[in-house]
Amino acid sequence: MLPISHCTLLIDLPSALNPSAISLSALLPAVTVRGQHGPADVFVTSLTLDSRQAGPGTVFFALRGTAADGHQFIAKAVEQGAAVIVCEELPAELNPATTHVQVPDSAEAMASMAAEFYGHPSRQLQLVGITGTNGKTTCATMLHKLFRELGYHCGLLSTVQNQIDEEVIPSTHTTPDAIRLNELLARMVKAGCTHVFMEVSSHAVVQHRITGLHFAGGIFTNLTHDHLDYHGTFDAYLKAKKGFFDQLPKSAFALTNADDKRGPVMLQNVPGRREAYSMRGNGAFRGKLIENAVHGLHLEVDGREVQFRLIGVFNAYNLLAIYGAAVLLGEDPTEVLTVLSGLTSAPGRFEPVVSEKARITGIVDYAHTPDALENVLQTIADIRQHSQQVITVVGCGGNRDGAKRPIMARLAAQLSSRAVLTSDNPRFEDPNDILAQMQAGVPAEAQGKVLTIADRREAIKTAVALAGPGDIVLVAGKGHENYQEIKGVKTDFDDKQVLQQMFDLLGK
Ligand SMILES: CC(=O)N[C@H]1[C@@H](OP(=O)(O)OP(=O)(O)OC[C@H]2O[C@@H](n3ccc(=O)[nH]c3=O)[C@H](O)[C@@H]2O)O[C@H](CO)[C@@H](O)[C@@H]1O[C@H](C)C(=O)N[C@@H](C)C(=O)N[C@H](CCC(=O)O)C(=O)O
Ligand SMILES: Nc1ncnc2c1ncn2[C@@H]1O[C@H](COP(=O)(O)OP(=O)(O)OP(=O)(O)O)[C@@H](O)[C@H]1O
Ligand SMILES: N[C@H](CCC[C@H](N)C(=O)O)C(=O)O
Ligand SMILES: [Mg+2]
Repeated sequence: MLPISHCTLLIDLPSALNPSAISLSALLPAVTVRGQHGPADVFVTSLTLDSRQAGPGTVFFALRGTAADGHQFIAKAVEQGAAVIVCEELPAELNPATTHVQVPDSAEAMASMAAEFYGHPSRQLQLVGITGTNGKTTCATMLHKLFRELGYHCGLLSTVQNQIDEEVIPSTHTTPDAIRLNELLARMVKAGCTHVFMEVSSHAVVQHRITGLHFAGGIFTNLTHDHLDYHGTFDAYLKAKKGFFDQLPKSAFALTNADDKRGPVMLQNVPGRREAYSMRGNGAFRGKLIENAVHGLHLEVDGREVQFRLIGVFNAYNLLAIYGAAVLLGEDPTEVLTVLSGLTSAPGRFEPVVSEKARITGIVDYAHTPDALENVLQTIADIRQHSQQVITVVGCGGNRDGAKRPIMARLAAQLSSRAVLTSDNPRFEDPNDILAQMQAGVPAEAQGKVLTIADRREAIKTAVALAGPGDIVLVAGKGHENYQEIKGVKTDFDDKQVLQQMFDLLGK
C-alpha cells in the first residue's frame, strides 16, 4: 500500500491540465479528417456539444442525437462566434471566419479531441470501468470507498454522484459525455488522484463517450433486460457492453462474472489479462455463500471466511468483483477483505428506514429492472420470517424501455404479499398509460393483491398503512434519487424521507 504522500509524488502534471488555449492542429492528430475548410492554427479555449454554449474560441461538435441533429445548430454556433465546427456534413455555406472540420463520426472525433484537449488524463490514472445491467454503482462506489480506506486519493464517476476524494460533484448521467468526462478526469489528476472508478453505461459506449480513454481495467457485472428501447435488440445491447471490453488496451485487466451467461463472451477479444469471479468455483476469484442474513452476508472468499455488511446473494457477486479488481490492481487480498467487510453500500441500495415503534422495516432500493427487482424480492424472501408480510411499492420510468413494465409488475405481484403500482419519473408519458402497461402483466390470480395509485406519495402512504408489526415495506426503483420527473420538471421527492414521513404521519 502506498501512503498518500507517496502517491502524490508519482504524479507529474502537464500544463495541459488547464488548457486555456491550444491550437486546433494539436487536437487533430488522432482524428480521421475528411476535409478541412479554414486554418488549423486557430486557438481553441473550450469544447462544446451544445450550440447554446458556443462562443469565441469554442469548438462546436455537431452530433446526431436521438431527438435532434446537431447539424441544425451549426449556423447558431457560427453566429455566436465559434472558432471551429466539427461535423459530418458541411453546411451549404461556409463562414470564412470559422474553421470547419469534416469527419466521418462527430462523436468519435469529439472524444479524441477532448482527451487531447485535457492532456489525456486517463493515461495518468489507474482508471477502472464497470459495465453491466446492474451493480455498476454499487461496485464503483465501494471500490472508491475501499481505495480511500487503503490510503489513496481517488475519483468516482457514478449515477449517484461524482467524487474527488470526499468532494462531491453532482452527476447528471451514469457516464458523462466525453468533454465533461475528460474535464473531470483532469481535475482528478490535478487533485493528486491515482485511481478512478467509473461506471460505463451502454449508452456511453455507443455514443463514444469513453472513446480515447486509457483504462487500467474493466469489470463486467451481469447482463439482463434493460434499455431495449435504445438499443433495439438484446444482441445490440450485449454488443454495446462488449464494445467496452473490445477497446481495452493490452496492459489492462478484464474481470468478468463467470456465472453470468454473457460473462465469458465479454473476454473474447480482450488483448490483455483475462480473469473471472464466480460463486460456482469457475474463476480466479471464488466465493461461497455461508449465510445470507438480515445482518449481512457471511462468505468464504478465496478460502477466507468473511462477514460483510451488504445483504443478498447479488451483492456477493458485487463484493467478489470489487475484491478481484482490487487484487488485480496490486492490493493485498487480506487487507482488501478486512476493509471491505466494514463497508456499507452505495446510497439508496437496499437502504433500511426502520420504524422501531411499529416494528416495520422499510427498504429503499434502486431496483428498476426486472432482474434487480426479482433479486431484491428474493433477498427479502431469504431473510424474512414466515409471519412477515412484504408490501412492495414500484413503478416504471417514462420514456424508457416499455417492455420492462409488465414483467416488473408481475414480479412485484408474485413475490410480495401486496403490491402497490405507482409512478417512477413518468417524464413525458401519461402515468396512467405506464400503469396500464404494468397492470397487463399481473396474472389473474394475483390481481387481488395489487393496488394501483399513480401518486407515489399516496402509494407509499397506503403501503405503510397496510403494514403491521414485523412487516417489510419495499420501495423500489428510485433509490438515491431525490426528485420525481414529470413533463421535464423535477420536483423534490425522496423515497427515504417520504417513508419516514408516513411512519410519523400514521403514528407507526
Ligand atoms: C438517449 C441519450 O443518451 N441521450 C443523450 C444524448 O441526447 P440526444 O441524443 O437526445 O440529443 P438531442 O437532443 O437529440 O440533440 C442532439 C445534439 O444537438 C445538440 N443541440 C440541441 C439543441 C440546441 O439548441 N443546440 C444543440 O447544439 C445537443 O447538445 C446534442 O449534442 O446526448 C445528450 C448530450 O450528451 C445527453 O444529455 C442525452 O442524455 C439524455 C438526457 C438521457 O436521458 N440519457 C440517458 C438515457 C442515458 O444516457 N443513460 C445512460 C445509462 C443509464 C444507466 O443505465 O445507468 C447514462 O450514461 O446516463
Ligand atoms: N450484481 C447485481 N445483480 C443483480 N442486481 C443487482 C446487482 N447489484 C445491484 N443490483 C440491484 O440493482 C439495483 C441497482 O444497482 P446499482 O445502482 O449498483 O446498478 P447500476 O448498474 O449502477 O444501475 P444503473 O444502470 O441505473 O446505473 C440495486 O438497487 C439492486 O436492486
Ligand atoms: N439509469 C436508468 C435509471 C432508471 C431509474 C428509474 N428511477 C427511472 O427513472 O426510470 C435510466 O436512466 O434508465
Ligand atoms: Mg449506476
